[in-house]
Amino acid sequence: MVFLPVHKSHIDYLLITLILFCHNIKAPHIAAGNNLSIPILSTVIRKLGGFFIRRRMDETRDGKKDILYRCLLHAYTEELLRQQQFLEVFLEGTRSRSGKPFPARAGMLSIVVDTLCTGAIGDVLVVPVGISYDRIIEGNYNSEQLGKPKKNESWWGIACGVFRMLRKNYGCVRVDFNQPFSLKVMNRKSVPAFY
Ligand SMILES: CCCCCCCCCCCCCCCC(=O)SCCNC(=O)CCNC(=O)[C@H](O)C(C)(C)COP(=O)(O)OP(=O)(O)OC[C@H]1O[C@@H](n2cnc3c(N)ncnc32)[C@H](O)[C@@H]1OP(=O)(O)O
Ligand SMILES: O=P(O)(O)OC[C@H](O)CO
Repeated sequence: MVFLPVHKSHIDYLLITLILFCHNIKAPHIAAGNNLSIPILSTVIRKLGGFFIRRRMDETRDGKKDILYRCLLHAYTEELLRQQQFLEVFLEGTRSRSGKPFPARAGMLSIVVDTLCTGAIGDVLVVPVGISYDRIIEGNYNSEQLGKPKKNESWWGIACGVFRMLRKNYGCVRVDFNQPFSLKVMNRKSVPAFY
């Protein structure tokens, strides 16, 4: 299964894993941006199912494709799927600053589709996940929307977030796990007949 949640808050991935755990569903492996690779936290994230990926496929200075990284990411993702591990990918690749979903970035999803098309796996069930908060713990992103640079994740930021969460009532959150659909069936329908 591949969970495709919307991304509004750092609480998203905590909630999804917690809900699945509470329903005796194995926790997914989550594609985490390497901006979260903070000392100690990165070890906790890995132990809780996260694996770090770059925020962009190619970080080479000369603008060339980083074939090695692409192959490694592809091989790692394919192995997870072969082992029938669950995957969780935030297609937007970032938290929505306006509440509206960002356009999807399909790199990870293209690896899942390639893995299916090459026959390495029989099928993949895709589970879109909707998440709606009364209020998100991050408050608002006004400063970033006014052009101020984002503050990088840090232990201090995490501590402030936890302190905010304990001090205020952020209302309710609704998590909708949509009907899983077969990627194989969808592929068959979407690939033109003459293929
Ligand atoms: C309470 C107890 C519970 C505790 C529980 C704790 C859990 C503890 C875990 C923490 C977990 C944190 C998780 C946080 C959440 C994030 O960190 S979200 C941020 C990280 N995730 C993502 O970014 C996923 C979405 N992004 C992607 O998939 C992006 O594609 C990538 C992989 C980052 C690459 O981005 P990019 O460099 O912009 O490249 P992009 O143009 O998207 O595509 C790259 C390649 O993909 C392929 N591709 C792209 N689009 C297409 C397409 N439409 N068709 C075919 N091929 C395509 C192409 O090969 C393309 O290469 P080119 O042909 O352009 O050369
Ligand atoms: O781009 P950001 O600041 O929303 O960061 C996304 C993180 O990788 C995890 O939510």
